[in-house]
Amino acid sequence: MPSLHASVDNGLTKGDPNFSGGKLYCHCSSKKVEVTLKSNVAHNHACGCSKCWKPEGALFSVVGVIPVDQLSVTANGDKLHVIDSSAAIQRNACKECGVHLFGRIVNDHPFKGLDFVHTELSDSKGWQEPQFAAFVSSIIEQGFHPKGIDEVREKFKAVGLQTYDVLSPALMDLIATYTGQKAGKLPAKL
Ligand SMILES: N[C@@H](CCC(=O)N[C@@H](CSCO)C(=O)NCC(=O)O)C(=O)O
Ligand SMILES: [Zn+2]
Ligand SMILES: [Zn+2]
Repeated sequence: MPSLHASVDNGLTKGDPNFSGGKLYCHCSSKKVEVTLKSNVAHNHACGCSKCWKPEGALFSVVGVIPVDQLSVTANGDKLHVIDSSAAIQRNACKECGVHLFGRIVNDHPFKGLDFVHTELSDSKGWQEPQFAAFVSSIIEQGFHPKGIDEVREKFKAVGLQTYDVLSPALMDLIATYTGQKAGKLPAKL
């Protein structure tokens, strides 16, 4: 079976609950874009969607979130560009190597205030391990043969990760709560 992601294939490495962040670097050999994170990430997950950055050879991205005020671009930010400004998550990628350094939500959205980041771009150890696998069926849209999808789901389960075809129930509930409140179907304060 092809690699799901290097941080999943051979089992998960548990994160350190006291870990307090580190630096992310793009893949350029010189003048690397550097992003500094001042805390650990949350809701780290494997994502099969077509928009999240995946390392070479991996079927899935691994992506987590961090509050915007915990993230800063600390070197070579001039190499960043937004790859799709119409997407909900504006992914800032290195123009040279293509790696996504952070994805920011600028429009009204339930996750506004959070940035999406890939902790594998860091040399530090202690980042939260993936918590679930999201958008699993989306890999089929990108050319993965549907007959192999059961094996993919089994592999995730074998390392202890639940699989979903959207986000996890907890995150979908957050999105639904936000939508219900916006529509006036739920009180603003719950
Ligand atoms: N089947 C589509 C799904 C794309 C999608 O909706 N992705 C989610 C998850 S990204 C990280 O968890 C999303 O919220 N996207 C918003 C955005 O990317 O701006 C596909 O595969 O493309
Ligand atoms: Zn680069
Ligand atoms: Zn995604």
